[in-house]
Amino acid sequence: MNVLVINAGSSSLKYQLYDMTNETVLAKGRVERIGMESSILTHEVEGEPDVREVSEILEHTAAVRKVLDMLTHPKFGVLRAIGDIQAVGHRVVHGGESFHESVLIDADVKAEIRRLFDLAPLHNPAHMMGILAVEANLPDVPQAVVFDTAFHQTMPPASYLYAIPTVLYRKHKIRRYGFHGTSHDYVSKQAAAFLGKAPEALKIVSCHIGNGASCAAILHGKSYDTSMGMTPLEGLMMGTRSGDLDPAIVPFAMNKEELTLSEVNSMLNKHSGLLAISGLSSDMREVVQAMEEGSEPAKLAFEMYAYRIRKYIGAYAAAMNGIDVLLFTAGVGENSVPLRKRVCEGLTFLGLELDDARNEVRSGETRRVSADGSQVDVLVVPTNEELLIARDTYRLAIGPKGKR
Ligand SMILES: Nc1ncnc2c1ncn2[C@@H]1O[C@H](COP(=O)(O)OP(=O)(O)O)[C@@H](O)[C@H]1O
Ligand SMILES: CC(=O)OP(=O)(O)O
Ligand SMILES: [Mg+2]
Repeated sequence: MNVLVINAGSSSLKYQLYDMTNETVLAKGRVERIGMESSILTHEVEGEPDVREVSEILEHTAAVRKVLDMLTHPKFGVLRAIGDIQAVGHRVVHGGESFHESVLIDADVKAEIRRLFDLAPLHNPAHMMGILAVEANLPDVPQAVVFDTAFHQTMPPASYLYAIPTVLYRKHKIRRYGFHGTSHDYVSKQAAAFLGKAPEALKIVSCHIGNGASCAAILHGKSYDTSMGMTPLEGLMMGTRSGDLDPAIVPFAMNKEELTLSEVNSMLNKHSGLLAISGLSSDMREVVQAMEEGSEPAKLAFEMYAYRIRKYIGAYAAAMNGIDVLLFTAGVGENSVPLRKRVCEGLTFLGLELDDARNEVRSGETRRVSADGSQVDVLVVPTNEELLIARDTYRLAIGPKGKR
């Protein structure tokens, strides 16, 4: 029972092939620079050297074809034939208000994803290209979509509405949707299992700190609030995204700097955050290294980044009238010892105490980094969005619920 998971971006396509009988990854990889000169395919099989191929891959259909060729390659492949793929699951960032859970793809679902292009112009059109490319290459294989927004559909209106004229919500669906839901869902359940408790018994603040970053208040197993908004720009400071700012800055800067809408969008999404303040890099590893070498802008960038996370944790502890678990996940959250330390240093008023030695342990497992006497369990939980997508796809396409 093999499920292929696809995360399609505008010029890239990441994939993982799962054997769902034991939830193991048979192969994974990515195609980068689709539509540009010299596209790169990197293909990994556990225990084998990575395969890297440079060729010209002009669009997503060809990229999927290339992935299928690699998966069935006599030397590097793991499948006898593409017929051994039973289902395909896609990450879709924006599901709007229509999707509260993962669904199998049909004409209506595709139409709805298209309707949401406006709300996620960077993400949804690329996902649609991935869906159509799989359809062209594997016309008889069921496909499912798993939405970043679905987990957050439990937020109450007081969390998801903006205090602007309600006509904007009624007419244009302007509201908070939240993202990284697949990750927040997965890691919060992993955290509860690690603690031997039911998710319904816990107040969790989940910090998904990767390239994109968001915090979520997860009250009794359900998303109650989250820092990303109508788009993945709001909330925390990120690698290249500004996060929260006074909305009046947008027209003011446009006016003063004579910026167009697309320029101001690009400034806030691609030229802000860690990159802008450090003047150096959007990568936390490089910022920390520069800080340790004495760079003042890098130090300020690090401080601002940690401070924003700490403010959200405090806000969400207040939102839920308490906090039992604080968890860190994703690239920075799982790996940056100094970032976790700096965030937690200001949270002792919650009875939260980090254990420095535990915080320094590196492992790919869920682990506790708080001290034994801490009133809040602080955990590092590796995320696995692909596994959750594979599970949902398997359940919908092959399991008893959605057999075609
Ligand atoms: N050892 C590390 N220390 C600090 N930051 C790290 C480390 N490893 C990875 N990162 C950060 O993780 C980020 C990527 O996170 P990830 O969750 O993979 O993001 P995305 O899925 O959004 O691309 C990188 O930009 C990098 O800053
Ligand atoms: C929604 C989002 O920000 O995704 P990513 O972290 O993959 O950029
Ligand atoms: Mg990510």
